[in-house]
Amino acid sequence: MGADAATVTPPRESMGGAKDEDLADGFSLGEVFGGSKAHSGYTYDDIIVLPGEIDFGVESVTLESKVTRKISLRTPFVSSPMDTVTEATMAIGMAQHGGLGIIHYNMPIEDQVAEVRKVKTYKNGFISDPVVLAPHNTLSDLDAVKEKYGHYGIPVTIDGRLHSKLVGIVTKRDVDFQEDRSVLVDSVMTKDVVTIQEPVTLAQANARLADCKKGKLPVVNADGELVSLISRTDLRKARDYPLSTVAASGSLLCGAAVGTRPNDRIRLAALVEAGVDVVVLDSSQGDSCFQKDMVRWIKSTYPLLQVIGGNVVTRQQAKHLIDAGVDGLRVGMGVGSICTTQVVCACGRPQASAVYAVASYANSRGVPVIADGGVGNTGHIIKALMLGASCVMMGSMLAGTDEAPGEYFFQDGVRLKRYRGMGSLEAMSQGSDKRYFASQAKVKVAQGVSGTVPDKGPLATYIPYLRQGIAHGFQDMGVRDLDEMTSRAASGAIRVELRSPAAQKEGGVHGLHNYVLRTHAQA
Ligand SMILES: NC(=O)C1=CN([C@@H]2O[C@H](COP(=O)(O)OP(=O)(O)OC[C@H]3O[C@@H](n4cnc5c(N)ncnc54)[C@H](O)[C@@H]3O)[C@@H](O)[C@H]2O)C=CC1
Ligand SMILES: O=c1[nH]c(=O)c2[nH+]cn([C@@H]3O[C@H](COP(=O)(O)O)[C@@H](O)[C@H]3O)c2[nH]1
Ligand SMILES: [K+]
Repeated sequence: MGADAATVTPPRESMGGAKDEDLADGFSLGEVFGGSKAHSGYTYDDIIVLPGEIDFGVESVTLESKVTRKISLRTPFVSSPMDTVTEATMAIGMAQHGGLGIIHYNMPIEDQVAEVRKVKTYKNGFISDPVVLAPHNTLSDLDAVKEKYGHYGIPVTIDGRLHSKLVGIVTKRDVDFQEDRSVLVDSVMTKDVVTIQEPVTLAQANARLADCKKGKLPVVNADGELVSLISRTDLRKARDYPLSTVAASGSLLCGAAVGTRPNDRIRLAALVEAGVDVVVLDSSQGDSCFQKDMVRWIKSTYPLLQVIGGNVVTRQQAKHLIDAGVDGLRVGMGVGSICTTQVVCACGRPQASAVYAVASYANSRGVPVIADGGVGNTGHIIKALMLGASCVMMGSMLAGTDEAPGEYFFQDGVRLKRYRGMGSLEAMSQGSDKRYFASQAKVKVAQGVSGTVPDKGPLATYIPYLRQGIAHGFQDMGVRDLDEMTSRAASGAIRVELRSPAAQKEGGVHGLHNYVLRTHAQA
C-alpha cells in the first residue's frame, strides 16, 4: 500500500494546489483490516488514528449510542457481568451516568433477583433498602448497627423487616442517656413518627423534611408499611443525573447475565419478574447450539426482552446469533485483562480486528456491537467506537471504583480492590464451576486469573473523566457524534496507520527518570 502511494505522490513544488483527497495520508479501515495483506490480527495499540479537521468546540460532542436494537445509552459504557464488577450499586451508578450495568450471575437466583430489584426500585435520594430494627431488639443491637453503618435514626417495624408495618423510629436522642444496653428498642423509640406516603417525589419529600426538621423521614404505603427512607444528610448531597438511562416508567435500566443451561430458564423467568430490561447470555464462545436454542426460547417467551448474545469474534459466529434473533452482540474472546483463554484454548482474536469484522457485518443487519474486554484507557474506547462498536464493556477499568463489590485494602502503600476473571479458579469455586466443571470432568481448567486493581474513586468523577477524554478524541478526529464517526469511517475519510513496536513506545510516556501518572483533576 505504501509503495503505491509513493508512486502517485506528485513532486513537492506542484502540491500547493492539491485537493484534500489527494493529500489523504494513512489508510481507510477497510485497507488496514480487509486488505489482501491482512494476514495479521491487530489490536487497539497496533493502530493510531490520524487527526481530522476541527470546526467545533469539544462541548458539541455527544456520545449517544445504541446498546441493543431498542435501547440507547447517553454514555456508551457497559459494566461487565463479573462478581468483582457489577452488582446493584454499580448498575445504579452506571445507569445514573448514562451507561448500563449487567448484574453477574455467580450467585443463587434469589440473590441476583434481589440485586435487579434494587436497581429497578431505586429512586434517587430515597434509601430503598434501609437498615430496620424490630421492637424486641435491644440497644446493643442498635449499637451494632451504629458501629456498622455509622448512623442512628433507624426505623422500627413490627418484625424488623422492610415492607412491614412501621411502629416507630429510634434516634440518637432516644438513647443518649440510656446506660442499660439490654433495654428493648420498644421502650425507648419514638412511636409518633412523622412519615410521608407514597407516591412521593423527591421535591415533595424535601419540602416535608424542611418542614418537620427531622433527620430521617420514613416513606410508607397506604397500609402504613415501610417502603423506603429519606435522610436529610443524603438530600443535601442529592444531585441530578441528566444522562440517566431510564425506562418509560422512570426506573433505571438494568441488565443481568444468565447462562445457557436448563436452570438458566428458571433464573431468567425470575429476573423478568423482577423487571430486568436486557439480558446478556454470558459465554466465552457464543456460537453454540445451547445459546442459539436459548435465544430462540427467550424471543418466543419474552418477545419484549432485549437479548445480547456472545461472545463472538467472527462474522460467521455473528451471523448465526443474529439469525437466531439477538438484539445486540458482545465481541471479544480472550482479550480481557484477566483472561487466559487464548493461552489455554488457542482460540480468540485480537480485539481491533474482531470489533471491525463483526461490527461491519452486524451493523449492516441493524444489530449493535459491544466491544468487550481489553479496554485500558480512553484511547482504546475511541478506537473501539471508530471500528464500529456502539458501546464498550469494561471490567478492569471499573473494578477499582467505589461502586464495585468488595472493600478497598492497602498493599505496598497502594489502595486496591480485588478483581478476578469469571473463569478463574477462585470465581469458579464460588459458584461458576457448575458451568465450567462438567460432572464427568476430573480437572478444573482455569481460563482467568485473580488479582487486584488500583482505587479509581467514585463513578461520579471517573465516568465524566472518561467521557471528556473521549470527547477530546472525537474532536481531534473532527467528528461530533457516532453517526458522523460511522459515516466517515465507511467513506474512508477516517485515516489510520499501523504502529511499529517503536512507534507504540514513542506514543507512551518515555525517556523520563520517573513520573507520576495523574489522569484527571476537577476543574
Ligand atoms: N470473553 C472471554 O474471552 C471469556 C469470558 N469468560 C467468562 O467466563 C465465564 C464462563 O464462560 P464459559 O466457560 O464460556 O461459560 P459457558 O457457560 O458458556 O460454558 C461452560 C461450558 O458449558 C457448556 N454448556 C453451556 N450450555 C450448555 C448446555 N445447555 N448443555 C450442556 N453444556 C452446556 C459450554 O459448551 C462449555 O463447555 C463467563 O462469565 C464468560 O464471560 C471466560 C473465558 C473467556
Ligand atoms: O478469558 C477470560 N477468562 C475469564 O475468567 C474471564 N472473566 C471475564 N472475562 C472477559 O473479560 C472481560 C473484561 O475484560 P477487561 O478486564 O479487560 O475489561 C469480561 O467482560 C469478559 O468478557 C474473562 N475472560
Ligand atoms: K488476555
